[in-house]
Amino acid sequence: MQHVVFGAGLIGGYLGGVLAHRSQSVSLVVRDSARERWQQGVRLSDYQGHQAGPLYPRLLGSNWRADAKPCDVLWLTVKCTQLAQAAMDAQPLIGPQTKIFCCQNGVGSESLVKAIYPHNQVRRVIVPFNVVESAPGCLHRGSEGQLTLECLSEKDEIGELVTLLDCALMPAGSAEDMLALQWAKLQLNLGNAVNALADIPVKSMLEEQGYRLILAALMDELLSVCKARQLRLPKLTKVPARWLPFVLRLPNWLFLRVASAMLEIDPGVRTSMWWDLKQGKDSEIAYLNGAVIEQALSLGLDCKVNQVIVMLVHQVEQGKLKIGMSAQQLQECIGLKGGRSH
Ligand SMILES: NC(=O)C1=CN([C@@H]2O[C@H](COP(=O)(O)OP(=O)(O)OC[C@H]3O[C@@H](n4cnc5c(N)ncnc54)[C@H](OP(=O)(O)O)[C@@H]3O)[C@@H](O)[C@H]2O)C=CC1
Ligand SMILES: CC(C)(CO)C(=O)C(=O)O
Repeated sequence: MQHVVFGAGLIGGYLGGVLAHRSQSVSLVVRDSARERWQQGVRLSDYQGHQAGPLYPRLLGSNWRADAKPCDVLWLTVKCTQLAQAAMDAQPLIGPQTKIFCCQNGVGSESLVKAIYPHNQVRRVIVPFNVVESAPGCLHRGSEGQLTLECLSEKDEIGELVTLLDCALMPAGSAEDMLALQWAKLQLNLGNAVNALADIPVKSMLEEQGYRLILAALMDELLSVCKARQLRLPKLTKVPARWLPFVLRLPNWLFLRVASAMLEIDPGVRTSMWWDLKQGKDSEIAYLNGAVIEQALSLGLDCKVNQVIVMLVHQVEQGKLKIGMSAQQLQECIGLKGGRSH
């Protein structure tokens, strides 16, 4: 099988490295800056101490179109905001048999790809773990979770692909109910905006009750949407989805005992939205908290905490607000008292 990872940044670089580690034929379409950093080989590591590399996936820079031909599996690993453009740009790599995998956070971005390639198999992928480039060419998985590929039916042959990906450095699996899984992942990603606005590592954010109260309030709104839509969220963390707001609201002394597993992440981990805002890029907020707002409004449900957070992120994108907000400042913006919005 010929794999191409299109728009390989943190997730695509790690995935491409795993494919090379699993002896697959893989090319990465990368920006020239990444090509320079990675041409001495890509090294993989994870929070459990697994390592591989240097690995040498084929790196295609800005002149990749020169000898492009359709591949068997195309992994689209750009941000949601870049997906439609990337899908159009990738056209020389897509033939009638090419299977396309969309590896984005949030809900709904893959529909753009389906609209552009209605005759191809387009599947969703959930990426639950965090990746950072700890040094040039060193991609590090900082948290747990299995890469989950969409399974289209009971007779689907996705198992073969899962088997070739699945390894200690990147556990992989498949699932049929991707919508519920996307919403379960979205529940966790509601913290991306808070993390980016706070400008601190995820672990430090979770250790502060003030930030956790905001996360809980954001999640309440998502859970109301899921309840109204009768979406049963699968369990992605040790605490079931519907109990997360309750656990997050616990005082520090109890939270640190009850939810110690939630804090088993590298102390330096930041969310992908923090990277976007820090680099002055537009964020994926429309596909994350924005998806909750869209659904809540259509169902007549309250979503004002998510609305305020989206507004604050837009202000940062427009250069009108600086990141580094304390929990108290955020709570004041939201009108949060006693952990609930008023
Ligand atoms: N990073 C993480 O830890 C996690 C990320 N995710 C999700 O995974 C998805 C990918 O995120 P991530 O890997 O962080 O993103 P990155 O920004 O690190 O990687 C995307 C790369 O694709 C490049 N790119 C964009 N458009 C094109 C194009 N048309 N042609 C060639 N290259 C292109 C970008 O370059 P440029 O920036 O110059 O545009 C960038 O280098 C997102 O939806 C994210 O939310 C999920 C879990 C964790
Ligand atoms: C893994 C997680 C939840 C946090 O790093 C993420 O999805 C992101 O950063 O976008």
